[in-house]
Amino acid sequence: MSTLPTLSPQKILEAKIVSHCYFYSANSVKPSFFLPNPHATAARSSRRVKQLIHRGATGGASAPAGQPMSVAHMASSNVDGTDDRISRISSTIRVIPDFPKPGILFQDITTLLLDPKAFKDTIDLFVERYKDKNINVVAGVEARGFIFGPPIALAIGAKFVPMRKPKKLPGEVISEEYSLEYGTDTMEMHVGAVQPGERAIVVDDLIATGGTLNAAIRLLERVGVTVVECACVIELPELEGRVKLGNKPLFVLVSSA
Ligand SMILES: O=P(O)(O)OC[C@H]1O[C@H](OP(=O)(O)OP(=O)(O)O)[C@H](O)[C@@H]1O
Ligand SMILES: Nc1ncnc2[nH]cnc12
Repeated sequence: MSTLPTLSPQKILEAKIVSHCYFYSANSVKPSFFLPNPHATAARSSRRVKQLIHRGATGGASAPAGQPMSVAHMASSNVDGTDDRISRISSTIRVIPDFPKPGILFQDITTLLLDPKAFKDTIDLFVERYKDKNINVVAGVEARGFIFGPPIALAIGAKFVPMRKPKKLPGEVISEEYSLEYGTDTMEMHVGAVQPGERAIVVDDLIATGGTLNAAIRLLERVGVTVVECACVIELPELEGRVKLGNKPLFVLVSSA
């Protein structure tokens, strides 16, 4: 018998575009997350930002001590607010404390992939959103964007374009640097993979600080592609990654605020 590991404290975002207008609904949280959150009341200082990057993993979990994080985020959307696909997806995402380093609660989507219905529902929700939007390009960010992007691309009849870490793509590339918690990284895309005037979505599993998606948008826009929207399974809203996206729309399914 397979056992799904501890459920996450994530809040459910039965949403389409993540706007500034959230509303809340129920969420299921296991007792292991009825724990005090030592970061909950910290001020937002630049030092705090670094803490948050670690804590980003907590999903910004901020329940008062001893209380469950039991309120779900939802944004106004054209996903039916009672759509139980979202709560199922949320419940399959595992949170691993202190991975990859102390203080981080890692949002692990591999447990979502173990549940074929949750995985299919995840893809379906994205496909329902993008199938009639004349999208030519699904750009997926290495590595976890490679899991969700290709099935979306196939279903909507778009090409899949991998956005890779440095020195992985064999052909001529263009590159963009982006900020990480400490230092920078670089994202690359093959020259000729996309054409000016094409319409793209950028797909990843998660937005934290937004640096990764921002780099992907810059790469595509440099060559004249219109980035219609970014699409992620999970958002860590306290990290305010959406700010780095400017006015680019962001669509997420689950918010871990
Ligand atoms: O919004 P950001 O702060 O930029 O972080 C989000 C990115 O971080 C994770 O990838 P990671 O860099 O860990 O790479 P991996 O998928 O190869 O493990 C995640 O899959 C996103 O791509
Ligand atoms: N908390 C987190 N969990 C999983 N992937 C991440 N990427 C950045 N922050 C993350």
